Amino acid sequence: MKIYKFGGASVRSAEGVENLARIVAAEPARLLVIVSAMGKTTNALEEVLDRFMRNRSDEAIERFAEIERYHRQIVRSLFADPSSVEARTEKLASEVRELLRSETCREDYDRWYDRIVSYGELLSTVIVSEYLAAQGTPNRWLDMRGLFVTDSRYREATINVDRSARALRRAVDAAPERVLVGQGFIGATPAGRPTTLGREGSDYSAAMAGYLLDAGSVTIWKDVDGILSADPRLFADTMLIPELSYLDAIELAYAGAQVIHPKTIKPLQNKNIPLYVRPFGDPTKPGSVICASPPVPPGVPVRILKGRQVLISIRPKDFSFVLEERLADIFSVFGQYRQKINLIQSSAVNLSLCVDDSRYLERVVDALQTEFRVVYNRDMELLTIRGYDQITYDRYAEAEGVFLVQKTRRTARIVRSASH
Ligand SMILES: Nc1ncnc2c1ncn2[C@@H]1O[C@H](COP(=O)(O)OP(=O)(O)O)[C@@H](O)[C@H]1O
Ligand SMILES: N[C@@H](CC(=O)OP(=O)(O)O)C(=O)O
Repeated sequence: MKIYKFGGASVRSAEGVENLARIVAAEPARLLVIVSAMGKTTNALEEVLDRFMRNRSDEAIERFAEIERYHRQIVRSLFADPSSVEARTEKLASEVRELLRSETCREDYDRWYDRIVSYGELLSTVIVSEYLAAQGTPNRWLDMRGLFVTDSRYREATINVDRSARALRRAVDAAPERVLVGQGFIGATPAGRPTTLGREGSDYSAAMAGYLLDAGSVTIWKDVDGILSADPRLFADTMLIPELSYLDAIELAYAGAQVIHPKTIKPLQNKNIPLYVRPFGDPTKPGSVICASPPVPPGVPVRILKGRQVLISIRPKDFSFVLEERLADIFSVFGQYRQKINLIQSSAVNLSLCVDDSRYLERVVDALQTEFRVVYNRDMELLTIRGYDQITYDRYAEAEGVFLVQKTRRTARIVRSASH
């Protein structure tokens, strides 16, 4: 059994879905295909949700109609006779419209988020599954809301390994088809309430499916040649890294390399399952493999730039040295508001934290301000250089606009102004 994952960029157009179908048809092994929402549908659904939560149902429905049009246009280019697939997508769309019209309490943002935003993946997988069938690849559409059993931490749910393993194995064994198609990013609580696994969580879905099914490998198909030494959208001079250890991959992903979701690697490492990152546009190219074996680091410095950062500086109001005694309190405030911390640096009377700019930041600062003096700089970015050499280090650490530098033997991390 192999797992293939296709992200939003890979299925953003009819050509993308055709390409997916060719790749799937060329693979002889039993295959679970995990698919994300098409293109930027998740962002668009977040916009719908935003209107809905502000009691603007009509605007929410209008926005959703744009999402429907986008999918319809892909369907019409893919199918000579779209009646069967349109019946299924229309059923999903009418469920969303019904939710958007409902007069029930709109208070629990995270729960509503999961209810509504999960439809992006439901729509994409229905289209992919129907198209594969139309192209002569019989397949089974799986509703991952019944197969990834999660806790009820909406928007950031955790998969229950034992229950999901049983459910997924049963579904896979019951299906005679070689190919199965399921959604990335979504699951449900034991009571059947939809959950999502965190933005960009489809890579994680694929990894967990690989883990739960003891897959031979997991392949994520991307719009790049594989794992590169930096994001080609941000840096001009990038190189392919053909092999990477699990550890290096975790560090890269955690530092913010968008190419893999940080939660993806651990499950695969635990069962020694190789992860291939391959170019969707050219399946003849080998891409990169992440596995246990490569003992040597990539050989080139890998740069990861994480934008939308805030540098926070926290001091006790009474100027005592006892910050360390208060660390647990400080971090629990961040935990409470799900505020991710990307870098920590402390001195006698000061704690500096680099965190994602989020909608909860002001609340975190308010909560801390009763006991600490808190100052912060927005519009920062965090540059991580894994496997730095002196030239690369000097180029970035000695540049203008740098606020903080942190160095270990293999990794340099630089917090700098985004408008440096
Ligand atoms: N080190 C890196 N190597 C390759 N791509 C990277 C790297 N860092 C960031 N990226 C970016 O990740 C993108 C692919 O991830 P993403 O857009 O999330 O794909 P998908 O929607 O298929 O999951 C690439 O287009 C590239 O711009
Ligand atoms: N659709 C979800 C999940 C995901 O992983 O998408 P992608 O594979 O396109 O990054 C999101 O955009 O967050």
